[in-house]
Amino acid sequence: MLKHILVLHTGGTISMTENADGAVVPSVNNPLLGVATHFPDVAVTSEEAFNLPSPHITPAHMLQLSLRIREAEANGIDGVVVTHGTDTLEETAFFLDLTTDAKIPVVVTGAMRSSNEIGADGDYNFLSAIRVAASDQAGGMGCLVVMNDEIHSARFVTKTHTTNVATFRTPTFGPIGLVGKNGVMFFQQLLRTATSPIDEIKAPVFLLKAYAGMDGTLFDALPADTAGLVIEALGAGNLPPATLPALQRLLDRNVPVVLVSRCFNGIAQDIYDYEGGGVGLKQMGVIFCRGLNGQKARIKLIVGLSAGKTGAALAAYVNNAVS
Ligand SMILES: NC(=O)C[C@H](N)C(=O)O
Repeated sequence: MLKHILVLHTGGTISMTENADGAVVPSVNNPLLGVATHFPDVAVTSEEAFNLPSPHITPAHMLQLSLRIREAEANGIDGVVVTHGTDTLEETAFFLDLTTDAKIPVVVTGAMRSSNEIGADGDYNFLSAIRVAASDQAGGMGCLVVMNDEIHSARFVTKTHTTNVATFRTPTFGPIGLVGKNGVMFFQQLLRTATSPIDEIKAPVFLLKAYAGMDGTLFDALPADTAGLVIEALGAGNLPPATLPALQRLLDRNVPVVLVSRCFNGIAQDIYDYEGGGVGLKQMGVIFCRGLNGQKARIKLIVGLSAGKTGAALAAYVNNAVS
């Protein structure tokens, strides 16, 4: 059966070119529009949503993509591919995971080398993403990230290397499938979470990283309209004691504060009962977010706030990576 796949291009290295000086620059004409998609059972429709380096992408752009995907599914499209810069790809992919209740496959891909560089990975990743989006098995699995022959869940995948083509990894859990010569293979499935199809963005939500000797200066510098804060805490979920008075001031202002670990692997938990330890932080009202990295927890807090969640409902939504 013929599958209709919608491709939404947003920019990034996958659609950039290297100039005569060796610098990588956005292209006037997206080279991906010229890539032949020779799959006999796939019809591709392409739209250039944006042509932006991914550091220019904001939650407002992510919302625009989410709304377009919801509209496309309602109009009978069979799968969606989003091409994106890799720097913030995991944030857009996770935003789409949280906000589209798609039964159809939604696949995000990018590249580490621009279109005219030796060993360019863009066309290959793009065609792999189309194969996954056209696969019968890929629907209803949440947003997927396809890069370098691997299929990752948007929830836990992260960019791990500045330049290597094998940059996208899923710490703790690993990829959920592979793209092979003979087809698409899935090996595991994540528990699905409830989605929040939001129509507006509540901001600003900030992200701070804890470090040895940190005090409350940065917490006190947050503006009066701060809607939320995510802290990448130390180890299992602890903070330096000198941050505590400023943290309390934020909580007294009813700013939701979410805690994750700055560690690459593992989950933040309230284990330590010393000054600044997780036990005391939880008692202060800090929300522990299990399993997400800082940038993903920030996206989740934005989506939760934008869906109108507050108090215990917001904490329950952000706290659990699987429900
Ligand atoms: N590989 C890439 O796509 C990186 C680029 N700076 C971007 O995110 O737009």
